[in-house]
Amino acid sequence: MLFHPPVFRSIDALRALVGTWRAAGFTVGMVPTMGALHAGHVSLVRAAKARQDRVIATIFVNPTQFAPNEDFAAYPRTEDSDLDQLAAVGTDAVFAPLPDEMYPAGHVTAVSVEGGPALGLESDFRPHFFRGVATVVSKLLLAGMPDAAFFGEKDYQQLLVIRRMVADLRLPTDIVGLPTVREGDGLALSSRNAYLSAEERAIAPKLHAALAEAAEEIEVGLEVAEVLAAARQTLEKAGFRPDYVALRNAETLAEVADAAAEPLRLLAAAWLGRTRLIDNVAVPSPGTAGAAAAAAEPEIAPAEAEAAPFDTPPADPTEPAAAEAGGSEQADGGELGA
Ligand SMILES: Nc1ncnc2c1ncn2[C@@H]1O[C@H](COP(=O)(O)OP(=O)(O)OP(=O)(O)O)[C@@H](O)[C@H]1O
Ligand SMILES: CC(C)(CO)[C@@H](O)C(=O)[O-]
Ligand code: BAL
Repeated sequence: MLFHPPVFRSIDALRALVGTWRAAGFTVGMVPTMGALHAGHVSLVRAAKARQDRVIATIFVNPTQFAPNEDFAAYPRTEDSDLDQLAAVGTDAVFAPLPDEMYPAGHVTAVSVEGGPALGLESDFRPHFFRGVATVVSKLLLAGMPDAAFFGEKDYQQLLVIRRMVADLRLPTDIVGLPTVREGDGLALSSRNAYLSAEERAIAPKLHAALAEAAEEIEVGLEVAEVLAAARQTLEKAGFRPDYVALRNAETLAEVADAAAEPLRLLAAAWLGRTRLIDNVAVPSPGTAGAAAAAAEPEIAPAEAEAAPFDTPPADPTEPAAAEAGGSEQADGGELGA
């Protein structure tokens, strides 16, 4: 059994530790999480370890990003297994505060990202969400003052909101986005997958499949509104209740004015029973080389089409996300740079 990394419950103790690292000249990375860790989280820690001398993982189920009707109480809390997984990838320290440490009695301060990437999508369905995320992430970054913090593209809008917040507050931390790690059948790893029944788990990969299919259709130039409507219908037929299926500018998350001229991201959130799943994929712009090749070869046999990979894997198998995604898991290609 591996020794667990030291667990810090107070900001003062964490700051003292980081102070000793700074005095020794080490760079510091941070991986914020809500625990219930899986290979997606572990891929972030690996990436952080590859880039920084010392890495702090944080575990905190942040009450302010849950609405009263959401799953704060039910959210899985698995600290022992989390520490095992963090030990296995050489995490140097864990910050796992109690709520009072992050939200002292009488607290009245919050960080709110009012527009830009926070507009629409998740905000339409979880209006409280980004205020809670921005508040807790700014507190975590101020507690650890890392050189870089690592987030998953699975929560794509969250990643862009955090990047905007860090730029606006001029916090001295690079925000690094890393590819989504998926099960072999395409389902994005998520702590909330634990809520799925066996029947729902069998349906769940259809969210990614619908997005991947819609992305291909947009890439070859089909009408975007029709593609999105068809994707929504496919999801409903499979048993989902979609909150949204939307094409957005991949850098700003603004509505797309000209699909051929903008970087594109396709994002969706959908309920399966009592579980809300989110996912997203990159969409190569219509008219790119890939689109032209696909258009020139319309008669791909269905079996081949079905056997196609979910997304291009990272070219370099030694890339941390790809290495972590060994076994039946795989990571989407591409890193959203710092
Ligand atoms: N499949 C994944 N691949 C890569 N990163 C991921 C994956 N799932 C979560 N992350 C990232 O891990 C960090 C912590 O996320 P969090 O603890 O909320 O896990 P989660 O699995 O997304 O949980 P939830 O089910 O609540 O959405 C975030 O930056 C998130 O984007
Ligand atoms: C970024 C985060 C740790 C803030 O609580 C959370 O939203 C998450 O786990 O994605
Ligand atoms: N992974 C995002 C955290 C949340 O949904 O609350």
